Amino acid sequence: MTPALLFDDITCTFVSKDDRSQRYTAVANTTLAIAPGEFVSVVGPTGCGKSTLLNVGAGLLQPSSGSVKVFGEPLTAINKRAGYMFQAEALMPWRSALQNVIAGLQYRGHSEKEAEELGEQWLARVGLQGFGDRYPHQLSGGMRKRVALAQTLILDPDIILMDEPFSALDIQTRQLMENEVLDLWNAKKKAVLFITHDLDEAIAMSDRVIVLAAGPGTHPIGEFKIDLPRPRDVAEIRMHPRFVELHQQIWDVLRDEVLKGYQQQKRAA
Ligand SMILES: Nc1ncnc2c1ncn2[C@@H]1O[C@H](COP(=O)(O)OP(=O)(O)OP(=O)(O)O)[C@@H](O)[C@H]1O
Repeated sequence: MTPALLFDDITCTFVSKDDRSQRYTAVANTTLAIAPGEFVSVVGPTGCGKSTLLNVGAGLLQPSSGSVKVFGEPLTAINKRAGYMFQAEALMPWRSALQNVIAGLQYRGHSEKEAEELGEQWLARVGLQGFGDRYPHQLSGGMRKRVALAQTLILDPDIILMDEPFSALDIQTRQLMENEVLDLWNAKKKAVLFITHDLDEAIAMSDRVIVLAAGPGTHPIGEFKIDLPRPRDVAEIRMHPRFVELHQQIWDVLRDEVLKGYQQQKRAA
């Protein structure tokens, strides 16, 4: 089957802003394929290159070598078949929740009426019925994430790229959001590339977990199929004996890399 998203032998080298002779290879020779409808998480130590890889998949960053294919087509500009959700708040503070949700539709030229109808449906789907006229500062952190989720999914992307979208939330809100994402994903089965620091989150959500090495030159060093039953509740699935087993296996690979990453950060500080 043609992958929804294929990273083919990707290397990303950055030139230092301060000293043009200094180079840093963040990602080296990484190949990774995500099938249509597959939920793949990438875990790795802090600063190893997870966001770099995601930015390459989004078409926001051109790799130094290697190529990206989207449903078999080479990616040469912004990935129009992908929707993104990043860690940072991406809502426009001057727009209401509804106007934020429909921004992409307006940009694509949908009529105002059609966009607003669909926007209301999406607000209801993420549990925000009746909150359409609130502005971002009038919403809680979890609600703002729901608006951002609706804003991404309303465009019906075939690929969803998520970079630690819930890391700023408290644990209860985070688990609610994770379950909501799983429900929405279950209904429409899009390809998801999910970046996280949190191994529990990665296992609870995914079909497959990829472990990246500490940088420089990060690349996959482990790949684990998550054969846990679905539908899942992210809080309950953590008690499943197979979850505990998978956690142990993956942590065995991840632990040394996390320690290396931590040492590097200490040296850099
Ligand atoms: N535009 C850039 N110019 C120079 N170096 C960069 C650039 N973007 C990223 N880097 C470096 O590449 C490495 C990987 O960064 P990246 O943000 O991809 O890591 P990450 O795994 O997502 O980090 P975190 O887990 O902390 O979010 C880091 O050392 C970072 O400093």
